[in-house]
Amino acid sequence: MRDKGSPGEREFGALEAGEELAMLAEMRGVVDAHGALLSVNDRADIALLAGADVLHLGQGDLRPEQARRIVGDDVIVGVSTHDPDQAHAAIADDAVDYFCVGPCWPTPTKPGRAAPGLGLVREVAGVSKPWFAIGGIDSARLPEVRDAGARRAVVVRAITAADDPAAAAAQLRAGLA
Ligand SMILES: Cc1ncc(COP(=O)(O)OP(=O)(O)O)c(N)n1
Ligand SMILES: Cc1nc(C(=O)O)sc1CCOP(=O)(O)O
Repeated sequence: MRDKGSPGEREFGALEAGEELAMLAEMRGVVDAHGALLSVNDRADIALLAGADVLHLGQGDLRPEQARRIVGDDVIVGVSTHDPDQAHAAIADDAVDYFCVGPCWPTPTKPGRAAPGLGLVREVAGVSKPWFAIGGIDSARLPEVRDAGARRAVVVRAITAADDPAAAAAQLRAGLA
């Protein structure tokens, strides 16, 4: 769950911790019904209390080893990276289970974030720790992302802004298969 910059956040302000926990409790039921994973953004304390499967950390959040002290060993911990040094630090860090590289293209979902582009995807292509390309990706761009070496991708608008989100997700999945 990630509320940053959402229409709800713009209208009502950032979620308080208690509100976030209440929403995560509802989402737990939904993800379980679909055999999916519940992922919490940024906050190790909330991930622990929500019984999340995944905690995703940015470069300005708790460091992975600090977050591990809160969530323990069973939660999957991922990290956003935006340059080669950050990516190689995530690869070498035993507290990190997966990492993301991006933005592949500048994206309004992350305003102001400089895009390292597909060069960073090529930098980590072939690394065995699981990793995802992120930022500005849609079905049309997926072949380029794959050609650069990615086999997994994270998208926001390509699904949330699609007329038919389920069809968009299916098309993206097919493009990564
Ligand atoms: C898989 C995945 N990637 C990125 C995010 C996080 O988004 P955000 O918190 O806006 O960005 P960073 O601070 O991590 O760069 C996520 N939740 N999941
Ligand atoms: C949440 C996020 N993190 C990024 C990073 O580079 O770490 S890019 C990004 C936004 C991705 O949204 P869209 O698919 O709409 O471009």
